[in-house]
Amino acid sequence: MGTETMQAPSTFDAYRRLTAELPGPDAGAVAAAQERNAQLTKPPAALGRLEGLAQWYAGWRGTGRPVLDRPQVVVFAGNHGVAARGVSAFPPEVTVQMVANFRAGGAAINQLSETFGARMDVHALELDRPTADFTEAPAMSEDECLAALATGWDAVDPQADLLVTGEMGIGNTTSAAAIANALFGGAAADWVGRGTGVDAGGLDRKTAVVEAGVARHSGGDGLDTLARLGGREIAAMAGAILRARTERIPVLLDGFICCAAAACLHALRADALDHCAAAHVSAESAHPAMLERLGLDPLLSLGLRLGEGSGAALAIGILKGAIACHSGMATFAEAGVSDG
Ligand SMILES: Cc1cc2ncn([C@H]3O[C@H](COP(=O)(O)O)[C@@H](O)[C@H]3O)c2cc1C
Ligand SMILES: O=C(O)c1cccnc1
Repeated sequence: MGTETMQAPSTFDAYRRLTAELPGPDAGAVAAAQERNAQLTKPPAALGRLEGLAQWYAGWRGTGRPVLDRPQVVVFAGNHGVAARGVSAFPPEVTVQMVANFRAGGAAINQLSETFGARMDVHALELDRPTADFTEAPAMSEDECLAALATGWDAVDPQADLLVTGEMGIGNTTSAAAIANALFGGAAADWVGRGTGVDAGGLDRKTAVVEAGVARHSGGDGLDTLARLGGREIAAMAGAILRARTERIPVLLDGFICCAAAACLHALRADALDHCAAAHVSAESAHPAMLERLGLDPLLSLGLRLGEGSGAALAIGILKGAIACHSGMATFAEAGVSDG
């Protein structure tokens, strides 16, 4: 999209129109990357999934020999009305406390961003104004959801060459489960998990909250579901993921909550996440099912259940490795190696 900054859409319908006209990958760059890959000094397919990853990245960046040196991690924070229902093992004030921790450099995502050379930004979304309890009312009005989407949209650096969206919001695995249940069906119990580590009673309360929310807010498309059952940080992630697509910036998706945000876009258009790769499968019990519904095969399985963008930040290392091999290795001809 050049250097001009694209404004965030200002209505749900404008988002729907934008989603209908998303750019795709550059087929010529994919073909060039495939051709290059076939000449590199290794047995065919010996770099396994790294090869496809590099070609995917090449397609979105529009060059057969890409570099990855400006990754951006953005962490969005929001508070949830349903947190008052005893659905988390931690109190809601942890959200604002963790934002301070992010800003002071003390969280896991700070360490991982630094380790993998990513710029890290933090956006707190109206933490003193939690969303409405979605068992009683839509979590957000359309205008509130649009404001959160725009925060995400504007947070993306158009010069970045990779985006990771992370989140912090006590209660947000309940919101993510409700989104998944509304979009994918099944029973509430299929989509709830332990989050920060709730006990059996907490899990029962979570299930009941998701059941009530989904019963109240059935129908509608991905954007309606995002507003009614989501949270500000979840909407911001959706806005950022969509903006990245318009800028042809590839995205590494994090855990269950990040994927719930992505699922709202997927519901609008089945190929809306073609510029995204699933970084990992988290220990949240419904994350495997969510990934399957999104048609995504995670790169890592490390038992993480943190969020913040942590699993996706780790996968920056995998992607950097894939691209370094693809773009930096010698060809058989260059190295004078016999190509069998
Ligand atoms: C200290 C702390 C740091 C975190 N960083 C991410 N989360 C994660 O846990 C929360 C979701 O779990 P639930 O739905 O059970 O509240 C989110 O904030 C998520 O990012 C954290 C949670 C805590 C307690
Ligand atoms: O899957 C995740 O990202 C996750 C799981 C539990 C708690 N926070 C995040």
